[in-house]
Amino acid sequence: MSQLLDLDALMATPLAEEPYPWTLLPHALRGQKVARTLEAEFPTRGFRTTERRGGAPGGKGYHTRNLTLVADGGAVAAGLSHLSPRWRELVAELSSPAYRRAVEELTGRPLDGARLAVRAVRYGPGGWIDPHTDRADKLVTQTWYFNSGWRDGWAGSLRILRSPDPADAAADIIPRLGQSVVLVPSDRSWHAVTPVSAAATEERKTLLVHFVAP
Ligand SMILES: O=C(O)CCC(=O)C(=O)O
Ligand SMILES: [Fe+2]
Repeated sequence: MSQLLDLDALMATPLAEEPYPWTLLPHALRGQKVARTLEAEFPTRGFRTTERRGGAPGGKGYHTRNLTLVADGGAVAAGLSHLSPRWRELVAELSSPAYRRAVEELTGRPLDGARLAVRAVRYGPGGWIDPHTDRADKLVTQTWYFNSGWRDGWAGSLRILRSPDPADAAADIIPRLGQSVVLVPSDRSWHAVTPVSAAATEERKTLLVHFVAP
């Protein structure tokens, strides 16, 4: 049984159909104590800075710091070495058949043979991701957020978009502790992360999971 992920909440949540299949889980972790521990132990070391300017319309620009934990379905030892025991447990739960089944149940997408990818991401002031749909080989994407003290004025929202236009927002999700978003990538699944404000006194902390087509 999952001790950290609330798989019942995952399976009980309906998927929205507009502007594409996605959902917000307000409480995706098993209780406040678990959430607080994972927040306090969010990894701090081993991150690599990734930056690219958006060029053509719809091109993906971003500035984030990434720590890869699972790639191509396999644990990445160098990444895991930076994790607390509780965070290693979380990665083990994400790698479990029970989690995969829960995501299949929620999305209706078969994930047989799909390769798991997991990474922790930190966004400092000015960190952002331009509108994009996620690569075509991604079957399902899930994100979790780890900032209990995030303020609305710091921006850094995950913006669910109706089109590639960054202002065409269907929803803005504040990266507050315990919240999680599931989306089903397609050629319509536009989303972005709005630039974190210079006033932010903490980094935006995200965990990102993809199931990638076999
Ligand atoms: O950090 C987030 O909220 C989403 C990140 C994202 O969309 C991506 O890395 O593809
Ligand atoms: Fe994305």
